[in-house]
This record gives sequence, structure tokens and C-alpha cells, in this order.
Amino acid sequence: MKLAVVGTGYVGLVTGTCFAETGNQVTCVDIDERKVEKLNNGIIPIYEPGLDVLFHRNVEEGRLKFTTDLAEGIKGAEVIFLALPTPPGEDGSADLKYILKVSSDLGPILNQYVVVVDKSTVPVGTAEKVHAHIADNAKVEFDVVSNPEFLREGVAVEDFMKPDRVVIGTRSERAKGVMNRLYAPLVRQGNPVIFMDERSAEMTKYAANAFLATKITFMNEIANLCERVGANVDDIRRGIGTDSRIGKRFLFAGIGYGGSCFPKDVQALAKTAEDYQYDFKVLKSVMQVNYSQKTKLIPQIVEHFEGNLRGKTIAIWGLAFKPYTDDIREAPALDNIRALLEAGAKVTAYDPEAMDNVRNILGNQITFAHTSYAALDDADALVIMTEWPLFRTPDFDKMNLLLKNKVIFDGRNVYEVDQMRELGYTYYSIGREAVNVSVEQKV
Ligand SMILES: NC(=O)c1ccc[n+]([C@@H]2O[C@H](COP(=O)([O-])OP(=O)(O)OC[C@H]3O[C@@H](n4cnc5c(N)ncnc54)[C@H](O)[C@@H]3O)[C@@H](O)[C@H]2O)c1
Ligand SMILES: O=c1ccn([C@@H]2O[C@H](COP(=O)(O)OP(=O)(O)O[C@H]3O[C@H](CO)[C@@H](O)[C@H](O)[C@H]3O)[C@@H](O)[C@H]2O)c(=O)[nH]1
Repeated sequence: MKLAVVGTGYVGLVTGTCFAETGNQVTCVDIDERKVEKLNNGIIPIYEPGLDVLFHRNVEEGRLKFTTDLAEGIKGAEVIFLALPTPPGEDGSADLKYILKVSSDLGPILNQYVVVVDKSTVPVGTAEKVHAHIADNAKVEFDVVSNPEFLREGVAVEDFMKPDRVVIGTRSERAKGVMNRLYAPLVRQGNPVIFMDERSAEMTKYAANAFLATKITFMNEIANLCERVGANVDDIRRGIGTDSRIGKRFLFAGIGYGGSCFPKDVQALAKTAEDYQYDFKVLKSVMQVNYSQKTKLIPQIVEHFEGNLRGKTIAIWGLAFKPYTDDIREAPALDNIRALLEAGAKVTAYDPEAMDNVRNILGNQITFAHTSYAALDDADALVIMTEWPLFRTPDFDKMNLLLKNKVIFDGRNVYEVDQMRELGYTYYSIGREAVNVSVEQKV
């Protein structure tokens, strides 16, 4: 099939590349000329494991192309994906200006029946708006389908190529046929294409993200309580996760959820509820808890250094909002770095992939180290913000030589408490006993 993907960000690039991999002819369109130029020169602007192999193969074999010209990009396409940003507007609702602008632009340049697919995360009712914007100027028949994307950054290719399910919102039999044909190579037995109406599909995406954010937040609250009652949240996770009704995944307590999706989507769903005069109490709490969870270690750090961080150097391991990505959107590390700087500390950071992105924001306010160990040199404490595998089994002897004090604040529970006790570290983590801490400081 011939496809167009409008918007070549995370989702657009993965969508375009993966559909090219299943034999389709794909043209990706983006207004960002520099991005398109890079892509045409074989440079992928994001770090996503496994994407490069597929990208280069499909570019070389002529199935994947890039352009800034919308009319050229959609020429002959049977399906046009909209993978455009839906950032939070001032009131927290998803801003539809990118989607609706492209929809208006599409109307006059369509010249045959086409299925326009909302891949972006969009509030209930958006498919109708997109339809109306296209219809204003369209002279041909078309359908608008909601096909939300559930991929996770870091494992995006795997998620896209082997989806748990594909949700397609449409009441058009013609569009259903086109979408079934397109997804046939990606859905395995038991991993269904689920058809529903457009509004339900739009709502499904928000319900999934809000549910997962709530699950994480619930565990973070259990962790906070564990610290007070003297229980271990990792044991609780194992104890409840083995109940198949609860499930093992997304139960890891830490310094809150971040990324480009959960924070904005939870907020947007809360705004939808407000617009429909529904008081969605759970979501409000989830947002509040996550806000404070992100910087939950800061008071402990300040207290550990007896209320004064001036002249102290804090080493940070991990800047990305999670491992296997260079994405720092809503990354807890940024909030923590800002809080540490405000408290007068110096910060030296290391991340395997995300340092350039942070440098673009913070410039020389912090020091960037070339290796994880270099970040520790003469530091007064180590703070772990992202659970990159590299940080899990470090050379503790080497760390002892570099760190001024054997103190670790672990926002992702990367180490075992007993291990840290044996190694003689002062160790603070999430939802577990703090070890080797003087009685007055114990939390
Ligand atoms: N990032 C994820 O992991 C993820 C996963 C699932 C769903 N989503 C949703 O998918 C959507 C896109 O997310 P993203 O992370 O890929 O966004 P992004 O910001 O990384 O990329 C969006 C791209 O659209 C381009 N663009 C803007 N206006 C344009 C126009 N008029 N014509 C052509 N291109 C234009 C931008 O230049 C940019 O390259 C959002 O709604 C997001 O919530 C994201
Ligand atoms: O047990 C867990 C699991 C995740 N997180 C945090 O939750 C955030 C989001 O993680 P993850 O869901 O893996 O990353 P995303 O790439 O943001 O993916 C989410 O957001 C995407 C965009 O909507 C959806 O497509 C995906 O299905 C959904 O998982 C990150 O900050 C993680 O550190 C935890 O704190 N504990």
C-alpha cells in the first residue's frame, strides 16, 4: 500500500519505518526542514534501539522517503497518518492546533478516496473535528479513523511490530477494510485488532495511560507508607504482582512518572472530565502525588547535609525520563537538578544518551561527565535518577575511591538494601529502609 505519515517525531518515524518494513511504500512529511534534511542524509534524530537497522534498510530499498511538501507526500496515498504533537494548552487540554491545521491543509489537495488516521493522542471528539476541517474544502470521499498508538519509548519498534492490540475507531466498513489490510502483518494470534467507534478509541488511549499512571502512583504511595511503617515496597510489589488480577508490570515505585505522555495525557483527561462537569477525583490525586514524588529525595539530601548544600557537589546518574531513550521531556532528573542548584549545590551528571538534550536546556549550569565514574570524582553524594543497566552493577571499589562520602540517594531502587548495608554505604531509596543513617536522620 502507499502511505503518508504527517509528523516525523517519535511516533511518526516509528510508524513510517515499521510500515515500510512490512512492505508498504511510505512517505513521511514534516515541516521541520532541518529534520527532513537530516533524515534524507540518513541521520535519525532520536535514539531508539533497533530503529536504525529498519530505517536504513527501508531507505536503501526505496520504501521510506521524507519530504517537507505535504501535497507531494500524500500523492497516491491510501492512508494518511497524522502523527502530530498534541501538547498541553494553557488550561491543560490537548492543543489540537497542529492536527487541525494539517486537516485544513489536506482538504483541497486530496484527489482520491483516502483514510485519514489520527495516530496522535487526541481528546474525545477530535475525529469529528478533523473530519469537519477536511470536509470544508474536500472534493473527494474520505474517512477519518482514530488509531491511537501505544508504543513505549525505548522499546518502540518491538511494541509497534508486535502490538498487544491495535485499536481502531471507525464506523466506516470501507475504512475498516483498509485498516485490516494494513495491520494484517503486525497482529499475531491472540493479539487482536479491536474495532470500536471513534470516540471510544480516543478514550481508550487516555484510559490506558491514566490507568498505568495511577498504578505507578498507587505504588509510590504504598512506598511512602512503607518508609513510615518499616516495610519494603519491593517485597510488596512481588507479593501483589504475582496475583494475575494485578499483574507484575508497572508496579515499580520510584521518583514518579515522566515522559512526553503520562503527565500530559493524565492532565488532558482531567480537563476533559472538567469540560463534561465530571469531578475525576482519582486523576487529581494522581497528578498531585506525582508532582511531589518527583523531588521526594531532595529534603532527605538537604537533611543529610545538615540543611546546607552550599559547596557540596552532587553526582547524578541518569537524566533521561527512563532508560533506553534520550528523551528528557518531563524527566524527574530536571526537577531534581533545578532544586539542587537552587539549594546551592554543584551538579555533575552522566547519562549514556540524554546529555546533549540536557545541555541544550541547562547549558553550563551543571557539569557533564564523560563516564559514570568521572561524574563521581570528588562528589559528596551520588543520586540515581534513571535505572540504566550500566548503573546496576558498578565497580564499588572504584566508586569508593572517587566519591568523597559513601552516600547514595537512589530514586529507582537500583540496589538491594542489604547489599548497601554490607558495603557500608549510607543509602536512601524509595519505600525501603534507609541504611547506615544516623538515628536522627532516619526516615
Ligand atoms: N512519544 C511517544 O512515545 C508517544 C507514544 C504514543 C503516542 N504519542 C502521541 O503521538 C503524538 C506525537 O508524539 P511525538 O512524540 O511523536 O511528537 P514529536 O513532538 O516528537 O513530533 C511531532 C512532529 O510533528 C512535526 N510537525 C508539527 N507540525 C507539522 C505540520 N504542520 N506538518 C508536518 N509536520 C509537523 C514536528 O516538526 C515534529 O517533528 C502525540 O499526540 C503524542 O501524545 C506519543
Ligand atoms: O513501574 C513503573 C513503570 C514506569 N514508570 C515510569 O513511568 C514513566 C513512563 O514509562 P513508560 O510507560 O515505560 O514510557 P512511555 O514511553 O512514556 O510510554 C507510555 O506513554 C506512551 C505515550 O502515550 C504510550 O504509548 C505507552 O503505552 C505508555 O507506556 C517513566 O517515567 C517511568 O520511569 C515507573 O515509575 N514505574
